[in-house]
Amino acid sequence: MTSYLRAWLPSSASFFPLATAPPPPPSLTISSPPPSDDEGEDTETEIDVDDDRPPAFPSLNSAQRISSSANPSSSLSTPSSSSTTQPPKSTQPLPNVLRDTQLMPPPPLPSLANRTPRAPPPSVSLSPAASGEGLLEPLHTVTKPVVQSKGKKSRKVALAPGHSPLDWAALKSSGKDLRGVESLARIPPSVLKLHNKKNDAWTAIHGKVYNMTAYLPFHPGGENELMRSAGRDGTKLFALTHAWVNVDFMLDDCLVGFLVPEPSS
Ligand code: HEM
Repeated sequence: MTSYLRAWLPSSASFFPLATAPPPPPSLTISSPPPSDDEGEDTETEIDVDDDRPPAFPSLNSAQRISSSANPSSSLSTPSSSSTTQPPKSTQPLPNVLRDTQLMPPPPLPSLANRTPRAPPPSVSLSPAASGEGLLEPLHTVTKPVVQSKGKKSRKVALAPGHSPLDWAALKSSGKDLRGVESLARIPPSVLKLHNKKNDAWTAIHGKVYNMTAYLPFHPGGENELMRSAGRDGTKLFALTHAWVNVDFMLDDCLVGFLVPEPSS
């Protein structure tokens, strides 16, 4: 009867898995040290062999392993087979690794003789004469000579407190009227000549007429030097003394007009 039933059922394992289950996969049983007070109660731990095995060294597909397999006496063979009781892992087909002699040779070193110098990087030039482009300098501006002639003494004077170049810049931007005229005018030399006093000093530089009265105490060369150009064209004196000074900027708020030839009667 029982044998009849067994033969009749398609698979007894699907109905009675515990009774006819296949043997478990091989596992490594390691005896753990005696349990301490605070540890669990298990005395044996089952560990998967594949998880605990150290990685092969040298690597399975490394050049060292290939060279050592060619020379069996080499010390690079896997040590695990001799030092442990684990069976040697199944031999896998080793990948084809090229030896140094089979590798492509490195490229030749570049020849210094064939090198061409790089073009200089584009840069902004402050000198329009040098490159024809870049920032334009104001008209009539000359670069200050760096080296002064030997023995030439500076003729700068000590300015009164509150009359530094910064104070002049502050006065210019204060909005105070420094011209003393309603509008710009065409000024002939005969009119310019009338403004030659310290409290009313005009001068013409590069064709522009400035009321320099307010600037007198701020002039680094002193009031007396500046007054030498009062009431007349001071372009030559100015250029002889300091052609690099930007008068267009320094006295722009003092502009009163433009120097014109004397009208013919
Ligand atoms: C009217 C417009 C003028 C302006 C805006 C002006 C401005 C200046 C400035 C900024 C300096 C200092 C330069 C520096 O630090 O290197 C200076 C110095 C000087 N200026 Fe003028 N100046 C003017 C006219 C004149 C004139 C007409 C004369 C001459 C007659 C003159 C004679 C001097 C002298 C002798 C110095 C001292 C230069 C030195 O030895 O360092 N300036 N001026």
